[in-house]
Amino acid sequence: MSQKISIAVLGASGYTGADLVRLALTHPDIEIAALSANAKAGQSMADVWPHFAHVPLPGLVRADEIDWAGIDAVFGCLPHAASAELLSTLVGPRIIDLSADFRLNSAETYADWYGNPHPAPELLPDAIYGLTEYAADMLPAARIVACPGCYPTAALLALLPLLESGLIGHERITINALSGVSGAGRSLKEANLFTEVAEAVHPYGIGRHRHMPEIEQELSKRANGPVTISFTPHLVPMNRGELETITVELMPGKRAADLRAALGHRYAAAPFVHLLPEGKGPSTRMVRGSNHCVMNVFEDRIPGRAIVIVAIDNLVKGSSGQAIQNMNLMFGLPETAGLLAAPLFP
Ligand SMILES: NC(=O)C1=CN([C@@H]2O[C@H](COP(=O)(O)OP(=O)(O)OC[C@H]3O[C@@H](n4cnc5c(N)ncnc54)[C@H](OP(=O)(O)O)[C@@H]3O)[C@@H](O)[C@H]2O)C=CC1
Ligand SMILES: CC(=O)N[C@@H](CCC(=O)OP(=O)(O)O)C(=O)O
Repeated sequence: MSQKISIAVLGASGYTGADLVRLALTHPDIEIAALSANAKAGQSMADVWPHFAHVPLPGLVRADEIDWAGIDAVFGCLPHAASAELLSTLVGPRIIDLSADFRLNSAETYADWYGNPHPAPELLPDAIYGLTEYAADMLPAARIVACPGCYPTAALLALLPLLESGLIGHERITINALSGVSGAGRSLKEANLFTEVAEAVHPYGIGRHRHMPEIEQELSKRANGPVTISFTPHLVPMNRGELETITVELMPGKRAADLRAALGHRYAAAPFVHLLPEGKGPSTRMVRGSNHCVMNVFEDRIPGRAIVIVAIDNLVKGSSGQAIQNMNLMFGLPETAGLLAAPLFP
């Protein structure tokens, strides 16, 4: 590329916005033109983020103060509803939204699960669902890309190949999910205080979490019929990372080894999705700070069932990394540009 892609990051004072900036700083084809905040507008990134204290970056402004001329892509790292309200007013930049606003195909389903009317239902038909490994063909022409939620990213990467190849049943799929606290965003909430979160694991959204309709929508599209899931998220005392343990029912005559073979085949050429060697359990420490996803399949001791385990970093493959992976394909760049940093350990 001769000219860099000029980007704006809306919500750069939040966790996904900051990780997007972190990744953009080492991307060879990105130039950061503008950064926005809401209450923190007027401050510098160094004021808001100690880890950027020595990094030259544009200051935080309100989104309506941004001069959009010459900006090629905007990353929306805003709360749902605020995101679609703001992005729907923009003409010009291609939109990569990390919020939930453009993920569900139906405005009615959105209103039911998010508790507010959809701010821009007329744009829903223009949005593509940006699970990159399944959206590559559609990204080059897309104007609006809805990046999947963090839990759906992990669940869909693990389950889609198994449903597409008819290896598992459409029902009795049980997803037990664990997330680091950054998944809840940077805003102050009593439930996210150190004293509340440390030394404990907290289930939440039990029986009803807004990622259920998203996961079912995308599984059902590709599984040739409706798929239902049971999904229970848990907050665990770590900063970032997400792990899902999924139990599935095998179709008659199928074994865990068939599931492993299907995943290995589907992701053989995928740069960020990895099937681990047989018997090796995925862990969040294998992906921390990186755009990688690791998974594996195990026999359950109950006949006819198998256990699939998948891990990602919620702030990278689960949000900002996948958003850049989508941008790369939208703009004709290599899928991996700026994203090949190895995970951070210890
Ligand atoms: N955290 C995660 O792991 C993931 C998050 N997401 C989604 O990404 C989006 C951002 O999440 P996250 O970074 O965690 O959130 P944060 O709460 O950390 O950050 C929110 C950002 O939005 C700004 N903001 C808040 N309200 C408004 C408003 N009314 N108008 C304009 N700007 C506003 C905030 O500015 P200020 O600081 O000035 O208030 C801040 O910059 C959300 O939709 C979230 O659901 C998706 C996948 C994973
Ligand atoms: C730990 C935690 O609270 N996680 C968030 C999910 C983060 C995410 O992906 O949210 P969006 O769908 O809103 O983008 C939650 O359960 O609401």
